[in-house]
Amino acid sequence: MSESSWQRLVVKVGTSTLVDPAGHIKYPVINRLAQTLSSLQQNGHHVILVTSGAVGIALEQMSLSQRPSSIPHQQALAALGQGYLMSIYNQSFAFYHQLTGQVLLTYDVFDNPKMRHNMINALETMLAQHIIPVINENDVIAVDEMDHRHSFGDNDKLAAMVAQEVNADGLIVLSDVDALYTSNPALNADAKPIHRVYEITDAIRCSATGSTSNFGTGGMATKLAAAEIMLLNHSKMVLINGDNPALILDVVKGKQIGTLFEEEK
Ligand SMILES: Nc1ncnc2c1ncn2[C@@H]1O[C@H](COP(=O)(O)OP(=O)(O)O)[C@@H](O)[C@H]1O
Ligand SMILES: N[C@@H](CCC(=O)OP(=O)(O)O)C(=O)O
Repeated sequence: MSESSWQRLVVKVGTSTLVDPAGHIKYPVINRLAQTLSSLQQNGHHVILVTSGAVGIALEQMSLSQRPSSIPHQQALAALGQGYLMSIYNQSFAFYHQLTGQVLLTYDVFDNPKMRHNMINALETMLAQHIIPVINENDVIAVDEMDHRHSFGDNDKLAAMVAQEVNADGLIVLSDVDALYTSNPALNADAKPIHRVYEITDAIRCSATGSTSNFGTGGMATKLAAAEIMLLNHSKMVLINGDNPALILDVVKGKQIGTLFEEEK
């Protein structure tokens, strides 16, 4: 894999990378993420960040130890946390003289040709102007109804769909695990890392379960769904541990870390 094969990339960061198990915001990680993405952008790459964390961050602001079950309470937390999340990103990126712009999306945007076209125009214009789009689902209004789907439910799939729309060379997913394992490593000490996946088989699907981290939502199952979208588009996805965002630079250089999901050539 050569450096040019990551010319345009989408990076997805999960709540478990941004908030520690005790619920505290990991400011140094966010700072290193900003430094890494700024340096890529300033070296000619097109970079899009898809970030979770609005609800996770709001839990700390409100001194709550777990997500409330009521949807309106989750919407209110998303509204509170998204503003704070963006203020942390704005400050972190500003330190590296990097402009960012907030983009909040719902499932409808991908369903409606006009809205989809508008989204692509906005993203392309930001990239052309060296602005890093910082995308999250618009959780304040993306609530599924009986007869209409507004919500992605997880940002892994959203990130893969964005990557597809902008013809990205690949998606890098940052999480709290080093790789995809043969089973959930938090539950099975004998789980082994899988470094290369060519297709999402039933066996791979069976290895992945939901989240056992305190604040993540989708677990590995939604990351596999994202990888499947990337593979269907003859693109690639790499899953790495988000604790050291500088690893993104290694991935872009073609170093084999984490789990690479790519078709066999
Ligand atoms: N086969 C597997 N390999 C690695 N992690 C797994 C696997 N199955 C389930 N998981 C769980 O998925 C979690 C990561 O997903 P999640 O908590 O949603 O993180 P994020 O916030 O990064 O999206 C891991 O912490 C782990 O508990
Ligand atoms: N849009 C939500 C993200 C929820 C989500 O998918 O979280 P994660 O499993 O950590 O990627 C938020 O910002 O809280």
